[in-house]
Amino acid sequence: MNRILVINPGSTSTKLAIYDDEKLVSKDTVRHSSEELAPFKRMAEQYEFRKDVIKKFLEKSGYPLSTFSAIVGRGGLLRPIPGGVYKINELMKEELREGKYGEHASNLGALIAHELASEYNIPSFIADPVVVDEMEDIARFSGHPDFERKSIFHALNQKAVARLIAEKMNKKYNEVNLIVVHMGGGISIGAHKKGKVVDVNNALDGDGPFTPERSGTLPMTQIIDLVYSNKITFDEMKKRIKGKGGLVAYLDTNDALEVQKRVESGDEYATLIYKAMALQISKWIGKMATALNFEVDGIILTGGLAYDKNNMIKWLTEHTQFIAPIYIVPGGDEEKALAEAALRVLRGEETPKNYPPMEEHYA
Ligand SMILES: Nc1ncnc2c1ncn2[C@@H]1O[C@H](COP(=O)(O)OP(=O)(O)OP(=O)(O)O)[C@@H](O)[C@H]1O
Ligand SMILES: CCCC(=O)O
Repeated sequence: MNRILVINPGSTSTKLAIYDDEKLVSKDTVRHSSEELAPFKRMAEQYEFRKDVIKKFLEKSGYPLSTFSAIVGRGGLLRPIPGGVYKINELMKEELREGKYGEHASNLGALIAHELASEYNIPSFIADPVVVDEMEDIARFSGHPDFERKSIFHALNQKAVARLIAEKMNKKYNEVNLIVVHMGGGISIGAHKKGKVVDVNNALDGDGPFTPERSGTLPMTQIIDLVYSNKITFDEMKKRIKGKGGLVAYLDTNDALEVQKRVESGDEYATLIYKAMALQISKWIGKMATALNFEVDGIILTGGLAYDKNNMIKWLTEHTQFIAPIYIVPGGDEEKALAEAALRVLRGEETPKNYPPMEEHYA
């Protein structure tokens, strides 16, 4: 029997799971409010805070670390790489610790997984990190040669739910065209064309709809004017895009459950904002339908916000149901996908890749 610890740090939560082979034996989602995360200026500063959350989970679940066969963490911001399972190595850790390719909670997944695994000399991996890059070249153009569009998205969950729904359609993932909409603290909308994510918004860096804690795409000239006015520091501006944008900026909370309560209590402003978010997400679904020439077999709504049937799902359905059938996978399946990835390696069914992979395109 292989026992796997899964560590999935998200922007507003830490999700943890223990699997004995395919069997889920323990899981928890610890939510982190914007106030709780506010004191941390850099992601690396959250290391001890998130590690404590994991240690408490292990204590509560009663499985000593010495009984695990492997630890798998959600992979963070690395260089653009193909999908798959990667061994955690020193270079990867260094880049994640420094935030060389950017700051995101998932940077901590590999770092913590490796530290805990080293104590007991067990292997540690990441799988399908947020930098999986399968974009078609035509989708990389931004509008100016100095700026390139980047593929940074919820690759792990997008691919896991896309495979799940393809299976439900009795098809293989590489036989269908799907639009996957992951709605968490960040929101990514990917065009999956026959098994490859050929276009997607950069969910981290001010590209896409606004989200519980991010601004998404903002009016460019207004940003330039603000930045050159000297009324805002570099860090404040970055925070407006990620951390203090979206619902946090408009409604002072990153918690969509709280927003739902306000909507249901008749708060008109909260309703308008939440509906505006649904409209922006829908417009991105339309964009990705265009990237797929409107040959779309299904639209998959997933992530925490996909639990909200009465509002978010209803509004997204109203805007986009004419494009393709809609499938809902609330929350998603990231922990299962990570555990399965580690199991494939432990069973010798997949060879973990070294980081960085050798392919010239990704070096
Ligand atoms: N049952 C629910 N109904 C409505 N909204 C929910 C529900 N559960 C969680 N959410 C909301 O979903 C959002 C978080 O989603 P999720 O847990 O997928 O994000 P995350 O893992 O923290 O971040 P990310 O997915 O961007 O890495 C929060 O705004 C949360 O309030
Ligand atoms: C970039 C994918 C992860 C996130 O948006 O939080």
